[in-house]
Amino acid sequence: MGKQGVLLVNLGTPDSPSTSDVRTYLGEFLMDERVIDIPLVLRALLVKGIIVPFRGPKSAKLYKAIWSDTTGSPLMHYSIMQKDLLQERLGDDYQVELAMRYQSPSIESALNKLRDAQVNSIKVIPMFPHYASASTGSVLEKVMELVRKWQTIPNISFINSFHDNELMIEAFSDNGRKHHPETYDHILFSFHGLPQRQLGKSDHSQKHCLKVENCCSVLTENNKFCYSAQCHDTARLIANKLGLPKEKYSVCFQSRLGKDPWVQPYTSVVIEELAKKGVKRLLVFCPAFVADCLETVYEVTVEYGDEFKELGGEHVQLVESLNDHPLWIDSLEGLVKGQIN
Ligand SMILES: C=CC1=C(C)c2cc3[nH]c(cc4nc(cc5[nH]c(cc1n2)c(C)c5CCC(=O)O)C(CCC(=O)O)=C4C)c(C)c3C=C
Ligand SMILES: [Fe+2]
Ligand SMILES: [Fe+2]
Repeated sequence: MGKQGVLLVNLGTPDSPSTSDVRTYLGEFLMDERVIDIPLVLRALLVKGIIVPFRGPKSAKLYKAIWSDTTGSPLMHYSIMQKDLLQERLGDDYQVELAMRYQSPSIESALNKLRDAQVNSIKVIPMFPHYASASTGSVLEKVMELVRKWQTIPNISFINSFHDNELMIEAFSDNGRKHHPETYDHILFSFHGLPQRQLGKSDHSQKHCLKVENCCSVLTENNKFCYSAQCHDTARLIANKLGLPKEKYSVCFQSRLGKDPWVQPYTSVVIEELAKKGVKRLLVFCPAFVADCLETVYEVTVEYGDEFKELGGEHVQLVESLNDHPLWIDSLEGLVKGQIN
């Protein structure tokens, strides 16, 4: 009797690639205090006075380059596909809704659909394998902020991270195998970056992240929620599946914004070093993203691809994201049913 509710939440994307919609999106996204974690007045000056006016038109050009006339933003397109495939897989005992942390469909509208359907429980899955306050933390805070006002608060549970989920690792590895990694000189695992300050803040002991040498490149009991440590662990697991020796792959972090130091090494620096060493063919995994988006389709394929060629490299090949891979849908089904690993 009654259905189980499932809420999938990804980051969000502009409603259209117009400068005005991109500005609205960037404004909402970057005014989130978990994303730009500085005092409100400074954040408003930086975001509304500098980033939105100046970055807006530049980002709009990038979005125009990846936007499809028929399916729109890749992130939205694949997210809808994932929601539909998961619903089909789970059947009538479940109701799956999709929301975006920023812009639409809003978390509020998706939660209201689940409330109207009188689901017995809600499982919230932020679509980020690695925990970061700026992504997962923000989604979970928003859900709690909304649900706390309901008259009847249902059974609700949250996925905090799933960086080592066996089926997800196998899905990424399977996508990688299709490109024959042995035919590449080097393999990169390029994760979305994060300001270093945010790594430090999320270490409650204040004894590990960025304090102990190599702390954030090895996952231990002490740093199990560290974004960087979880990313390194995902890369290690995919590399093991593919039988890659340590010297054949590197972990790096892309998409830095602003002048503050972000988690290192930066992807652009690693690409430069590899090109100088004579590496010609690079295969790039982006396992922070479960769906292809601006950061994979444009930043890796076009921007890093061009940079690498200018430095003497020949080819950068992106491994497609999980998108509609059947093993990824298996993985989501497992997460809904309590199989985190
Ligand atoms: C994988 C999880 C993500 C984390 C962690 C994250 C942190 C983070 N991002 C920015 C700034 C930007 N990110 C942008 C795009 C973007 N970011 C993620 C995911 C994470 N971000 C995704 C999936 C996307 C793509 C969205 C799409 O529509 O395809 C952008 C916008 C694009 C651009 O203008 O370059 C910005 C800006 C910060 C500051 C941050 C942590 C503090
Ligand atoms: Fe981002
Ligand atoms: Fe750390």
